[in-house]
Amino acid sequence: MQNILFVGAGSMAEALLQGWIREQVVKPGHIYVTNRSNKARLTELQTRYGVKILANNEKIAHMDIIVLAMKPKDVHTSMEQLRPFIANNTIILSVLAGIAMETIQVGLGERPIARVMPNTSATLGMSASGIAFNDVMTAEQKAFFMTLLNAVGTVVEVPEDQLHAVTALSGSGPAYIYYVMEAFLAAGEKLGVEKETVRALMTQTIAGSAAMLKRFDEEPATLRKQVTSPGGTTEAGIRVLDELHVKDAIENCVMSAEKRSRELASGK
Ligand SMILES: NC(=O)C1=CN([C@@H]2O[C@H](COP(=O)(O)OP(=O)(O)OC[C@H]3O[C@@H](n4cnc5c(N)ncnc54)[C@H](OP(=O)(O)O)[C@@H]3O)[C@@H](O)[C@H]2O)C=CC1
Ligand SMILES: O=C(O)[C@@H]1CCC=N1
Repeated sequence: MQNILFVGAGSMAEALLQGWIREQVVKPGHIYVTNRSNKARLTELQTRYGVKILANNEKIAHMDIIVLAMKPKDVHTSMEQLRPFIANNTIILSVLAGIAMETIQVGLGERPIARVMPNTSATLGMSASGIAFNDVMTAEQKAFFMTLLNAVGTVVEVPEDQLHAVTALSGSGPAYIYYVMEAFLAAGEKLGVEKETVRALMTQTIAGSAAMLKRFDEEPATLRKQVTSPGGTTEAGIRVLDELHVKDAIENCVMSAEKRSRELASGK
């Protein structure tokens, strides 16, 4: 089995490694974690999942796969730290928003690189991930990465440039849905409904709507029409969303996130 090192032991690293362990695609004893300074976090992951803490930099040479899972601003420092130790045949899996495979190749030398954009729902095996591979990745290596990402949800291969859009849509997407949920909770409070009641009703409503979209090959607008009785409550609600240009706001939100991903690529 392959040895996998997570460089960066934050929320994305935890979401992925716990999914891989749960789905038994990687054994905990083959997963190593390291970060910049937070040793307590490494011990926490070790205790929780049975993964190993990288004992010293010499061990880096024994890794088959290195997952870059630090913040994009920290990648250059991290690559400088890895460079003296990394073996020629080590493969890179990057989860960094915005950072091009070309940048990683410059930092760590030519080698197979996969760049993935998962989301935090990987924790429950429900990530929506986009993935791109560089030219030197073999079909067998690609298949292995597809297995890893399928273990934590669904994965779609896209051209690398589209990962900016994937980041803006499904990478950041959970935050948009949580934002909407915050608004439902605030509205529920104003209407005097218990927070837990609103939470129970609206989480099921979001899950049910997503399931309907997945199950039926209908446009969202068609499914929306089925809810909207003429002269009824939904129509009254949607009228306000239209008056406030909420569709434009969401479109602009995604465009802005995509732009930010491109900025991260250029080091801004
Ligand atoms: N969170 C999300 O929803 C998603 C995040 N991503 C991407 O995942 C990456 C990680 O995000 P997230 O998990 O949220 O970040 P976190 O802030 O939770 O974790 C970042 C980790 O990187 C470590 N780190 C920083 N510098 C170094 C270094 N030089 N060497 C080793 N480790 C280092 C930090 O260590 P320490 O704590 O010791 O400083 C910390 O453990 C980002 O690039 C992001 O773009 C992708 C998809 C979704
Ligand atoms: O906000 C970010 O930059 C990262 C990438 C996608 C989700 N979180």
